[in-house]
Amino acid sequence: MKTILVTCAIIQFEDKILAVQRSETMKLPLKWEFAGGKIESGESELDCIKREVFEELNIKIEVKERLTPVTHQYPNFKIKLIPFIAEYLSGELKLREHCSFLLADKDELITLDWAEADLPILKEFIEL
Ligand SMILES: Nc1nc2c([nH]c(=O)n2[C@H]2C[C@H](O)[C@@H](COP(=O)(O)OP(=O)(O)OP(=O)(O)O)O2)c(=O)[nH]1
Repeated sequence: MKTILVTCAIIQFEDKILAVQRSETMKLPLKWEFAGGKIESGESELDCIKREVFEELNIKIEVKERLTPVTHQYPNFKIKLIPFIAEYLSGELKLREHCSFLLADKDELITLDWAEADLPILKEFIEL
């Protein structure tokens, strides 16, 4: 089966981290994730994450660091999820696809019901 390449961003707003919840009509309904999405043909990872965050949340970010990619097999598809740490730069946050968001600290982040592919990413981030 084809592996879908997806970027995601752990976006820091001062001392809080942005988590977003997938809406009921998306795949993996109501799971929490980091904003991001599929890499388009010919697009760089960095262009992808900046584009997806702007499309989904209406904000600009500055990407700081790339963490370790995670390959995960869901029942019906397989993804390679490429995580970045980023900082909020500008814009008013608007949810264009997700049903809710949370600005949380690390302790609160781990209590959410995450998309499974995000769990190793969360662990790496929390241990930084
Ligand atoms: N954006 C994002 N996607 C994630 C994360 N973790 C995770 O398993 N995914 C999955 C959910 C989706 O199946 C895929 C990302 O695709 P997407 O957000 O562009 O699109 P989608 O599946 O909602 O859209 P579509 O296939 O219905 O067009 O990766 C994450 O932290 N962020």
